[in-house]
Amino acid sequence: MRYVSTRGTAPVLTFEEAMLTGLARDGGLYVPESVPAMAPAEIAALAGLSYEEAAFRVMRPFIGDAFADAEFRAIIDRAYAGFGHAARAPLVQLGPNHFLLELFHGPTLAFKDFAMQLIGQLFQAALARSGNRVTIVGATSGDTGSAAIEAFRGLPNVDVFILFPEGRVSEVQRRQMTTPAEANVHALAVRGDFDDCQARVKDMFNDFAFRDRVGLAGVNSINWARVLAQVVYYFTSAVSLGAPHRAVSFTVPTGNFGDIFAGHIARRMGLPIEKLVIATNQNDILHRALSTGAYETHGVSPSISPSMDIQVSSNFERALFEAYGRDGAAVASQMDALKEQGGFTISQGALEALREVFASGRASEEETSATIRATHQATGEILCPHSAVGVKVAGDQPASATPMITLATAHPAKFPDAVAAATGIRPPLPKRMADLYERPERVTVVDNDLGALESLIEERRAV
Ligand SMILES: Cc1ncc(COP(=O)(O)O)c(C=O)c1O
Ligand SMILES: N[C@@H](CCOP(=O)(O)O)C(=O)O
Repeated sequence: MRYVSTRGTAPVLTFEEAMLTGLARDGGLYVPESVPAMAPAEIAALAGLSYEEAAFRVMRPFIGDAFADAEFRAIIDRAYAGFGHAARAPLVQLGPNHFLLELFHGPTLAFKDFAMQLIGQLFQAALARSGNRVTIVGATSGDTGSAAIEAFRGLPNVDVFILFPEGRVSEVQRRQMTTPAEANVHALAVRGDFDDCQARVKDMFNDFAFRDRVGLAGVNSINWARVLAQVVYYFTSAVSLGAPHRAVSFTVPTGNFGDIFAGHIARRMGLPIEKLVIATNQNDILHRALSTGAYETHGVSPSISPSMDIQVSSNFERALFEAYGRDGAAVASQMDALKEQGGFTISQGALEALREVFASGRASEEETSATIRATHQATGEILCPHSAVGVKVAGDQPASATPMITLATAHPAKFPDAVAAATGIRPPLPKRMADLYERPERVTVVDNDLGALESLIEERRAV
């Protein structure tokens, strides 16, 4: 299995190389050269398997010879051992034909743990083999950062620097990043928004001298392995509702487009997905882009679903690459326009291709809050605001006999203020992190400045 860049000019890599490389050297994102198919019988055979065994079967074709089967199985087992639910990704019923896929039973209470726990193990195995040391730099709107710090804290051969927008993550998210005491993890509060943080991370990857000096690696969904790990729960949930004999639809709370792109890959592998619905909050660039063809950044506006406060949606580039018939030059020119003019117009052909595979909708702040309240009243389920955006948009879709699965991407206790405002209930943190509010914090506030960030990282990383 080989991986190519969405901008067409970076070296073609193996799975392990793509995982350790992060951003391609032409500024693009790595995608598989071709997507392996799973036959209907292979999909049907996933029924009744453990999450771990299903994960092995779904991901195995993508990793080539990077890991032997026994090693890969052991890695997967270790990755999910710390989850607080035996099913790992349980499905609960919200209505006659509407299901919620709870993805928040991992160590940091968000869907990011599914990929990050796995990547932590994969990096550890690969670095132990090579003896190399890497510096991981990641951008977060709250959940990627805490999941990455949890997965990599204390690991040998890795320093981790997480950039988060100062004052724009929830208190639980911030504390999950600032309270781990391990010397190899560093939480950096950037004076800016998430788009600034993500842009500086990409700038660091494009500064080849810095990149090579520190051995830069990425754990954002820049990293293909992140997307791959997220493909698995589309299969397990769809199969539990009757796939491949019955099609299902998914609604996905979306920001950086990694999670829904994983759903798209599941469909390309053969999973019968009828609709894949992008659900955005008021930062609705993706919904606007699909509706009008104009991908235009309007600046991030803070919301009660802060992890989705994103305008420059990194993985949309992967979808564009496909929509433009894998024309790297076309993607590169659109990405240049985004950087220089803050937007671009999607060609009519590419727009039609995107509309064939994705639907979209948005939820306002009031609609999000009302959905948390109404869902709680009707079902007893307490949604986090991101999941509520999904449930609202799923409810806006035309009636269909196909079951709809909405992804519940975070635990409500990560966003207690928004939940309490909607329901009057302050969801408690699970017992294992009940003292989070008492633990001492360690954070460095930094300007949104590439030079300042690079100097700080060079100074702090262990050599
Ligand atoms: C809780 C939560 N929901 C939804 C999203 C959006 O996911 P994606 O960025 O993969 O579109 C994020 C951030 O990524 C998140 O943290
Ligand atoms: N919502 C994310 C934003 C980063 O997304 P990623 O999937 O590219 O890591 C977060 O919680 O940080």
